[in-house]
Amino acid sequence: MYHFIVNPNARSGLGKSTWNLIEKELIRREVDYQAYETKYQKHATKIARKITETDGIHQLVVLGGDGTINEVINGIYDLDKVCLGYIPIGSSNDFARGFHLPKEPLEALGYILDTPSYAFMDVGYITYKENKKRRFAVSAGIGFDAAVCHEVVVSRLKKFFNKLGLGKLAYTGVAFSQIIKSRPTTMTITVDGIRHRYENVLFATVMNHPYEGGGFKFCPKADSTDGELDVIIAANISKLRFLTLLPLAFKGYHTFAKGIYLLKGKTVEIVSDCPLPVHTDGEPIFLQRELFATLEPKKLKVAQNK
Ligand SMILES: Nc1ncnc2c1ncn2[C@@H]1O[C@H](COP(=O)(O)OP(=O)(O)OP(=O)(O)O)[C@@H](O)[C@H]1O
Repeated sequence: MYHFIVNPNARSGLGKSTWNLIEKELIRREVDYQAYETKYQKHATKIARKITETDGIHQLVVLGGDGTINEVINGIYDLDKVCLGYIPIGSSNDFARGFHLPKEPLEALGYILDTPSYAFMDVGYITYKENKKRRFAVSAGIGFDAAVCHEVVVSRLKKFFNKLGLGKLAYTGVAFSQIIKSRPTTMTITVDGIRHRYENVLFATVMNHPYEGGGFKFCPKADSTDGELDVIIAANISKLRFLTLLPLAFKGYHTFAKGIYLLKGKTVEIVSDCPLPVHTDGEPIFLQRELFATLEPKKLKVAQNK
């Protein structure tokens, strides 16, 4: 049986209408399914936990954005007892990009029901303050990129742009204001025991997939099945220069620029001189000074387009 976890609110209500379309198709095809609509923040975590704490292998399908994916993977009880399908309808969709999943919902459903090719995905997690833990599928970052996520959540811009079908523009607009406000700081970043110190850091992000922030290919070589995390650090780079690099980052052409550093490893410890916003898959975790990122020992089976 397929368990569909649906965020009706994703992309300002598009979730609900997309689900109606999907459900008609499930009925037409006589698919055995059960649907659960999220009613509030973190509800998807509770739903996923309830389904997966029972015995057996569980087929979960998420209909929502990267935020809902993040909530669901945080609820999964035993990662290797789950097979995850995804119908992307969020505004950033970086998880879907990583697996080349189609945006068209019925086509995406086809990849789950008809042609199941699976990736065995690494699942990252960070620990921070007093051993709090949060998993991530796409990325976890500290500094500018997390500040953008925080601001997008609290401002009304995303709702407004989503209504126009231009959700990504909300991130672009907020990125401009946040870059002006951001205060670069010193960070010590230790990857697999090797210590690096960077001055004037705008942000440091640990990535499982190549894309974050709605299509920025920040770590072009990130491979969510290679058992390692990729790290991008933007340091000692003027704000203006960074802004000119952002369009190049859509194609991953920013990596040769001065001030962009890429690292790779199994464990990443980040210590910032001052507290900065943190995010996992675009979901804010308020101000932190230190975080530790690594991978879960078990992988997650994900339906992909290959
Ligand atoms: N019924 C609901 N009402 C309000 N918020 C909800 C509800 N269900 C889920 N949420 C919250 O919606 C947030 C965003 O969801 P989601 O990521 O699916 O869509 P999105 O923000 O449109 O897409 P993206 O993250 O790709 O930009 C999550 O933080 C989740 O907690």
